[in-house]
Amino acid sequence: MAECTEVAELVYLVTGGCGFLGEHIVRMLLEREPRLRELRVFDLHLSPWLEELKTGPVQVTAIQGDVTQAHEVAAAVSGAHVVIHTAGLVDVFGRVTPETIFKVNVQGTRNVIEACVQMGTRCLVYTSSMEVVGPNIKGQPFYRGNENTPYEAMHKHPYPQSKAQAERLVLEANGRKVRGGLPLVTCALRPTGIYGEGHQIMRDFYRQGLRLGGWLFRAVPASVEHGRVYVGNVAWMHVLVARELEQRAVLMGGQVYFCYDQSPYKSYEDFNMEFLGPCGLRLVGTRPLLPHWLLVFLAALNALLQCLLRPLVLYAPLLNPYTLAVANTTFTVSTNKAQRHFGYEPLFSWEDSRARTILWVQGSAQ
Ligand SMILES: NC(=O)c1ccc[n+]([C@@H]2O[C@H](COP(=O)([O-])OP(=O)(O)OC[C@H]3O[C@@H](n4cnc5c(N)ncnc54)[C@H](O)[C@@H]3O)[C@@H](O)[C@H]2O)c1
Ligand SMILES: CC(C)CCC[C@@H](C)[C@H]1CC[C@H]2[C@@H]3[C@H](O)C=C4C[C@@H](O)CC[C@]4(C)[C@H]3CC[C@]12C
Repeated sequence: MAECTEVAELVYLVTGGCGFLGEHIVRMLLEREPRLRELRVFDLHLSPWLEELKTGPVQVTAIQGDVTQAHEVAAAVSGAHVVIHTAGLVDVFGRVTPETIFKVNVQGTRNVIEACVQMGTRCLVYTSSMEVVGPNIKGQPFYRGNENTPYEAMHKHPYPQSKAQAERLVLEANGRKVRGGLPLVTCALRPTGIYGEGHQIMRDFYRQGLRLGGWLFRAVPASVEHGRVYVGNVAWMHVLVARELEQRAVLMGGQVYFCYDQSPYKSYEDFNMEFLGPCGLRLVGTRPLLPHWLLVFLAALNALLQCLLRPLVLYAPLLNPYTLAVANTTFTVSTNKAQRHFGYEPLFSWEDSRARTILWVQGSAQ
């Protein structure tokens, strides 16, 4: 049976370890978790950069697998002390069906929990999302709230619905007896919109701006605040939680933590301009170029076209009623729960996070 503290050398498993956030968690663990003996990276699609990590002192084991396949998950979890479950389908554009989103995000998470129980793994860290809370479909602002701020969470879209269900499963599993009789300790991290090296949507905006001659057009009011957090700090929070979870099981078990750092409170577009501006793009307009009703109409039209065209072609533009609502509703966090519970301080300052992201955007023009 595997226990977190009583062995000097630990085995970690990161599901979704080849994704945007997963890669940062994997690299951060290798840099900053000295007790690591083996790091298992489990993903549907293995990335070539994993090869270069295999030459270091920690054994890096790449496992091509699918979280929806219980036996594959169980085999990967067997003998692991800590599981960081980051794999998920992040789709708010209608690229995949709701059934697939639920299968990966909810059934996949169920499989991870059951594998921990069967295999005697005691520590499970789940990457949840701010969207488990909101923004809700009424468009009510969540202004610099914390983990205890009351908010009417109402989910209609499959992505937030699936993340909320999966998070609930993880939190309810806290305290379940794993093989050997000891209790499972779980907790969930809720990042706001993550940015940084590898952020695909940022790259898409950059390329679109270049195609438009260096101009981007404001779509949401500058007064709407959208929470953002640097990927390196989100990864660091995962490393710290994983390290402290067993020792501080009473305090941390079954808890949720928003991911936060010193990134400024801005609108989605103004925040992106912190990186795209130094790369030569300009955001046109101090106010949205199109009236809100027209954006609502275009978003609805996109949704209709997506439905009509589905049998022929996948039409999945960035603008749809859901993404418009998310971008148009203030949702920001202000909390120190992670600092109080496990001593988290951001590893990267805002200046550092910004500089690293700009460098990456500049190199991602092709
Ligand atoms: N990107 C954000 O802004 C953001 C914000 C909050 C929470 N999150 C959460 O963070 C996690 C990672 O998100 P990301 O932005 O890195 O997404 P991503 O798509 O870059 O990474 C997800 C990874 O999971 C893998 N995966 C997908 N389906 C799988 C399956 N069936 N089996 C095994 N692996 C599978 C993918 O191959 C990918 O490598 C997700 O759980 C997401 O909900 C992301
Ligand atoms: C008005 C439109 C043209 C603007 C489109 C921007 C839109 C694609 C952006 C805005 C906000 C973004 C989401 C937000 O940062 C937080 C999350 C949570 C995370 O769990 C998954 C990603 C997601 C949904 C971002 C997706 C892209 C959004 C909607």
